[in-house]
Amino acid sequence: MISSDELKKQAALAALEKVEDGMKLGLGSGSTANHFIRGLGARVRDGLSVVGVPSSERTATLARAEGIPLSTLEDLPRLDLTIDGADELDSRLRLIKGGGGALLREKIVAAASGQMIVIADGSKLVETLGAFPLPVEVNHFGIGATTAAIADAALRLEMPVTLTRRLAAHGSAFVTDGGNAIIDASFGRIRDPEALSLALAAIPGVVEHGLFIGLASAAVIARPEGISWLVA
Ligand SMILES: O=C[C@H](O)[C@H](O)[C@H](O)COP(=O)(O)O
Repeated sequence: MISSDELKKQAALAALEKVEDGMKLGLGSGSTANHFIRGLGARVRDGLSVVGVPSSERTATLARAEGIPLSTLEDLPRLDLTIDGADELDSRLRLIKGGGGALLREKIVAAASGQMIVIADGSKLVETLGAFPLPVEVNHFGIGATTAAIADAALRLEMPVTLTRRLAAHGSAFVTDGGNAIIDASFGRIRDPEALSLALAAIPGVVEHGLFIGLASAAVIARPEGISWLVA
């Protein structure tokens, strides 16, 4: 029996083969992206020349420990390729991300990249997005009003919704790298991710949400039977 962590590693290593010398890379966040970063570190130590822009403080720490040269979007506003995990993806390469709270920087990094490859074990590929609650990053100011506005948007879209403010492991409010809060929004099956994306983005107080639409160019999915690629 292959563990889901082993499958994540297989997906990460398959994507690593797409990395070429000289590339400017966006480095994703999460356990699957960590496998990629460790694999990339090994290749850098073997002489590969790349520079990475990390999408979270945790990723930056791991990438530094792996000896991967790092930069920022201020110095490198255009990247060649981002490799990142996802909490869910569908066959049209629409994603839910942000389970680890890194969605804002991940989306900025992905949008600055010519290509984004999603790496995932087979359990992440779903027919309809929404079993995984959608992370919505919100400013602390007016969080009650912002939460009510998210509920109103769901009502207008005729979607049920349960909103939960994310807590950190020790019970205090979760705070993102950008200093914001996360509201996890369970909408049930998201039949129209584009409409939901637009509705959430229009709410003052919503800094970003975890629907990534039109950003991924390919996904590598690892299942016990083998690796498969989805291409946009
Ligand atoms: O904020 C976290 C990121 O969006 C992750 O890429 C996502 O949660 C997937 O994480 P994992 O690879 O650990 O399943």
